[in-house]
Amino acid sequence: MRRAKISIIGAGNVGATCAHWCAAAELGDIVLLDIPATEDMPAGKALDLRQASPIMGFDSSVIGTTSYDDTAGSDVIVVTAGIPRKPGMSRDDLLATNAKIVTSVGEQIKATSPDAVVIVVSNPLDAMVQQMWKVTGFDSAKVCGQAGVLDTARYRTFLAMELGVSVEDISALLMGGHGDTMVPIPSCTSVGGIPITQLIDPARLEEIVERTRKGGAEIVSLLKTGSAYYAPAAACAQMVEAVVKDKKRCIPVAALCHDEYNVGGYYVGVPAIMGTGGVEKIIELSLTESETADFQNSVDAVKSLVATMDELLANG
Ligand SMILES: NC(=O)c1ccc[n+]([C@@H]2O[C@H](COP(=O)([O-])OP(=O)(O)OC[C@H]3O[C@@H](n4cnc5c(N)ncnc54)[C@H](O)[C@@H]3O)[C@@H](O)[C@H]2O)c1
Ligand SMILES: O=C(O)C[C@H](O)C(=O)O
Repeated sequence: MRRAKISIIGAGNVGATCAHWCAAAELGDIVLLDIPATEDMPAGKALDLRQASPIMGFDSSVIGTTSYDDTAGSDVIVVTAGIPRKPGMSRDDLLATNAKIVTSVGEQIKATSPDAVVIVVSNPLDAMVQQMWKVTGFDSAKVCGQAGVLDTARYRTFLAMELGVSVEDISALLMGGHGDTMVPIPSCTSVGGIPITQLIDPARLEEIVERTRKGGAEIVSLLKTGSAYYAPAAACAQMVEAVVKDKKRCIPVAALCHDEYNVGGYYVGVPAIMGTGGVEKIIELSLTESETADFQNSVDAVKSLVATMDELLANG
């Protein structure tokens, strides 16, 4: 049986770090691709990573390239191509540049890896994954976005820091778009099975949620030259693992929702089962009145961004 073929488009901070996590976990053979203008950079990073294999004990092959021919027939593709934000910018400020990049990447993926599960990471996430789905024309189950695993990991980290407990004992769910409007679901957040509302008072919980919502900006303001990559890349690797090992992970994913939650044909963060087929099932929870209103608000923000993107792309 052959190993899974995992291609990562964009060999920058998130892409190269994702290659690192995937190789170390021996999830498959990895192809790291960047634009020709970066010359031999992807080959250099790939060779460097491969030379870590005798020390770390993995047999995954890692190659770097600027040609989509090397990615042909991929089982999973992680798309990290695009510019990151800098202090003072919002993710939405990346829309015009990254929509064009994601469009060109999608065209290449469609031509070379028609059966791949595509995990989009480029920002603004929900609009970029919508565009990837439109350009590839793939079954929507095969095109999804990474944001919720990262946002939930941040939330779990902050809750563990607050309570002085293991992160492993915290289970949590955030829904909606990857942005300031993300929606916490307290009824799905617990510590060792104990509802979070019994451990933290509502005002303090709201402060932790607010820090989570602004989690990306907090890292940007510390790094100053770009945005987070260790945790985002680990989140992508978890989704890759779900596909290549058919794990049936129940995780928050940016998935195309039609009737689900009355979204009406947009990508937005929802709990889903992820396996070899990609997003195999979207889970519909019954939300409270205020959660429904907050989720709708988040969906409206995504819809308006997609409309702006479509207008920008139509006008060249
Ligand atoms: N969804 C999330 O949770 C999440 C988390 C972190 C970062 N991001 C986003 O991921 C993207 C990448 O972030 P980063 O920190 O790795 O940036 P980076 O600048 O380090 O790397 C981006 C890479 O993409 C490459 N690239 C540009 N155009 C390309 C194209 N057409 N084809 C192939 N490669 C191309 C660049 O040359 C660069 O090497 C950004 O848009 C960022 O906002 C999203
Ligand atoms: O904040 C960013 O711009 C990158 C990413 O979306 C994140 O949440 O870290």
